[in-house]
Parts: sequence; C-alpha cells; structure tokens
Amino acid sequence: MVHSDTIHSGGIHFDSAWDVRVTDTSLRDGSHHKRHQFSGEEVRAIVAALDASGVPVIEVTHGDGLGGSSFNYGFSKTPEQELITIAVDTAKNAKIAFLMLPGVGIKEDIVEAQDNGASICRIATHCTEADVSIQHFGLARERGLETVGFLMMAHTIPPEQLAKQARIMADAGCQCVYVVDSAGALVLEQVSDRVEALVAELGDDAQVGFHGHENLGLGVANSVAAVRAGARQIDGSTRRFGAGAGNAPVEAFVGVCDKIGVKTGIDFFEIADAAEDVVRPAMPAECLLDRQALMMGYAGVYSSFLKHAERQAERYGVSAAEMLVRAGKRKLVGGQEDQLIDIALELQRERA
Ligand SMILES: C[C@H](O)CC(=O)C(=O)O
Ligand SMILES: [Mn+2]
Repeated sequence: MVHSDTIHSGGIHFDSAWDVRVTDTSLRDGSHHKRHQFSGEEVRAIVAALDASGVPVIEVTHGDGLGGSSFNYGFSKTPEQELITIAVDTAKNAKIAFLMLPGVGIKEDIVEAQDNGASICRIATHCTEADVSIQHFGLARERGLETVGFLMMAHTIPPEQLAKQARIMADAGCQCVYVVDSAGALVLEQVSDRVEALVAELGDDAQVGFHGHENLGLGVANSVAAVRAGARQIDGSTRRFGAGAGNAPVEAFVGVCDKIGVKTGIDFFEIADAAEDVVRPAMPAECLLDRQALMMGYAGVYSSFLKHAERQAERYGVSAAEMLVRAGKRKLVGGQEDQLIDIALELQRERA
C-alpha cells in the first residue's frame, strides 16, 4: 500500500493513512515480562507479523532501555543491538525505535543503534527530570534521528508541571513528548487533562503521545481519552505484552479506533492473528490483571517493579502485593529497584 506523507507538528512525517501513529512496544516493554530473554528468532517473527499488519513503529530494546542489561535490571539473553539489527533487517515498512534512559545508556549507545538501522530515538526520564535528556535530544537531532520524549510516572505531578517538563524536552529537540502512565494509575480525565496541558504548551513545536499500562484495566480507554485530547502518537503492546498487567493491547486499540473513525493504518484482522499466533507463543505467560498488578495501579508503582518484587517476595517469604503497596507509599521511581529488597526485609522483620 502506498500512502502520501504529510508533515505534522514537531516536523514529523505522517502517513495520510494515520490519524494517530501507533508504536508497538512488545519488544521493549514486553522485555520486562520476559525478563529480557528474547531470542533473535522471536524478534524476527514478531517484527515480521507486526510489520505485515501495518504497525508503523516497532520499539526494540532491553526493557530498561539501551544499556539496561545489567545486574540491577536483569541481563539480556541476546544483546539488544543484535535484536535491533534483526528488527531492522526484517521490517519492510515499519520504522524501528529504541529507548534510552540517560545514565542507564550513554550517547555511544544511541550512535550504535542508529548505525544498526534504528531511526527513532526515544529518551525517557522521570517526569520531573526532563533536563537530563537535553544533550541526548541534541545528539539525536544532530544525527538526523526522529525523537520522542518519555515523561515517566506522569501520575505523580499535576498537568501544568508536566507541561513545563515537556517544554524542556521540546526545546532540546524532542519532536513528540509522551505522557507515560508507567504505573497504570491514571484514570480517564487525568489522562486528558495531562495531554491537553501538553498540547497547549507545545503547539506546533512538538506532538504529544500517550503510553498506558493496564494495571487498572484502563489501557485502551485511557488511550482513546488521550487521542480525543489531542495525542497524535499512542503506544501499545500486542497481546498486552508489557510490564505489570501489560500495555494497552494494540489489537483492541485498533478495533476501537476502527469503530470510532480514527485511522491507525493497522489491519484489525491481521493484528488480531499476529497477537494470537505469533506474539502469544513468545510470551512466558499472559500478562495478568492480578492482585499484584492491581496494587501497582492503585498505589501508583512503576510497572517494571513487578518481576523484581516477585523475585524478592519469594526470596524473603513475604507478599509481593504488600511490597508493591509499600513501594507506592515510598514513592519509588525507576532505578530504585534495590529498595524493594529493603521493603522485603522490613516486612520480614515485622512478621518476626
Ligand atoms: C523504562 C520503562 O520501562 C519505560 C516505560 O515503559 C514506562 O515507564 O512505562
Ligand atoms: Mn511502560
């Protein structure tokens, strides 16, 4: 299918087949659920299926971004740059994106990912720390990469404050700033209020995106709320293959968009088949909306803490759900995974 391109805010080329551009993040956010154990063959099969369904952007990286393979976050089975190369070689139309968290990855990682063929650079920071991304956006734009900014744990600050952080990213060269509901804690108007605030702040300087998690079962509904509030890019994971209860399922989001007249350019029937026949077999288990996931949504906990909490809960014989509620009370942010051990020990002491 050949479509014509148009240029939208942030200077991003948009295919005329899209009202919103969907990024599938199963091969990055799903990496948390799979404890970063993707094989090259799995990446090849998933990219081929998503690409054939019309998914325009596919993100491939360790769950915690470039450089995430480590003792703290969990070692990857296959080096992420190798997975990026496989994804680029496999995709016929989709662009391959990568994620990086300043401090976890470094600028050389961005250069290597681009040399391996990735074309969209997504930089993630905690939502109050946008200034740590400035040099990375500068480098990415200088090198001709398309840029996306991720303001993580967006439920923790009010819309006006989030918009100011978005402005920092846009001024640094970010072409689309995402409201990232890392904890799956935002509820409908809380999403639209944030998206609207960013749209008002950024105008034509940058697009606004939304990345949701399913911990309160609102991934698709929140994504629709984001679109109605002006978001032009939406993340999801086919079969919800993501951290916690997973991300907004791309196949359901596409079906809903078809019904409400929002063009995604993705074929509903093909993506439904891809979810069932290709993505599900690569998942260690379905992403469940179980007690632990619910606690994360309710207490506002970073979704990627789930597997870490489960491991420490088993090690110290305490409840993972209780650990996650305490992680919410302590307002932990990404990078503080080690404090889960402290919480497990605290619960163990209390029980003794
Ligand atoms: C590094 C995180 O997993 C980024 C993300 O997907 C989120 O905050 O949600
Ligand atoms: Mn996520």
